[in-house]
Amino acid sequence: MTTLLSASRLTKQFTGLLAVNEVDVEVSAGSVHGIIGPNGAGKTTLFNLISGLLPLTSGTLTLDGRDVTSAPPYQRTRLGVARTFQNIRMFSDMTVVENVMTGMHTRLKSSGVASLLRLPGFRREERAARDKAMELLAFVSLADKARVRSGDLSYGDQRRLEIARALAGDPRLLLLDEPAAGMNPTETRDLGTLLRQVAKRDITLLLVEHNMGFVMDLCDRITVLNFGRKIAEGGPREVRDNPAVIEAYLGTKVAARLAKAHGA
Ligand SMILES: Nc1ncnc2c1ncn2[C@@H]1O[C@H](COP(=O)(O)OP(=O)(O)OP(=O)(O)O)[C@@H](O)[C@H]1O
Repeated sequence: MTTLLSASRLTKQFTGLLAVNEVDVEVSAGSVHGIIGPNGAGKTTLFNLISGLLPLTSGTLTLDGRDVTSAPPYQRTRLGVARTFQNIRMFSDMTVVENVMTGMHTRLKSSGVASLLRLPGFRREERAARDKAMELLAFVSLADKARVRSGDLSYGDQRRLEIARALAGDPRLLLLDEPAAGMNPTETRDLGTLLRQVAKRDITLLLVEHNMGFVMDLCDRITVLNFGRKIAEGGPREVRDNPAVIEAYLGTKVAARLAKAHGA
């Protein structure tokens, strides 16, 4: 398998705190890769380093062999990195379809003048963008809510909308920060089905998640952080049975429950 994202000795120091400490992560193209660990382990900080929201203290980051260590977020977006956030970020007063269209904004080619004057070229682009947004909404099962105000969607639907918007930029790598947080079991199961379909579109997924059943079902590979350091990595079973992971994060009861639910 080829490596899509390679993080080497990634480090982030906040005042008096090493939030991410020399972490190596290799994400294979086409895989679903999970990042787990206790609260404060550095998972979101790692995401922020990968998406470029935070500058690194040290380390290197390559995407498809290209050094993106110092690339600003918009360049990483152009190179195919998209993300969703732990706390949903969307334009609540816009309709669902408009929100998805904001995800492609950087790809519209017409000039500002063309858009102000609504020249034919701009109108064509806008129509194509709307068609693509509708296709994505159908993909995440929200087509019937395209004209609903986004803030009026249920929580689970807002999460699906976030994914559609992230997909609108045609990413190769999608970072999902706690996608199942706050979801009920049915919504969580549906989300798992949706993410498997996303993966089938040749989009590599990197996700942070606390719902261990969800992670174990979905991920090909899992990296475990504790106090900013990588303490384990491997397939779901390997990680679940790792004594260091059980001690730092899962606990014996959860590990046993997962073994029962997902095979010993
Ligand atoms: N901007 C910041 N400034 C200072 N400290 C920060 C900042 N962001 C995060 N931290 C600290 O860095 C550590 C790692 O936080 P981070 O949010 O990455 O953990 P996490 O593993 O995502 O936790 P959770 O599971 O609770 O979301 C924590 O101790 C946190 O308080």
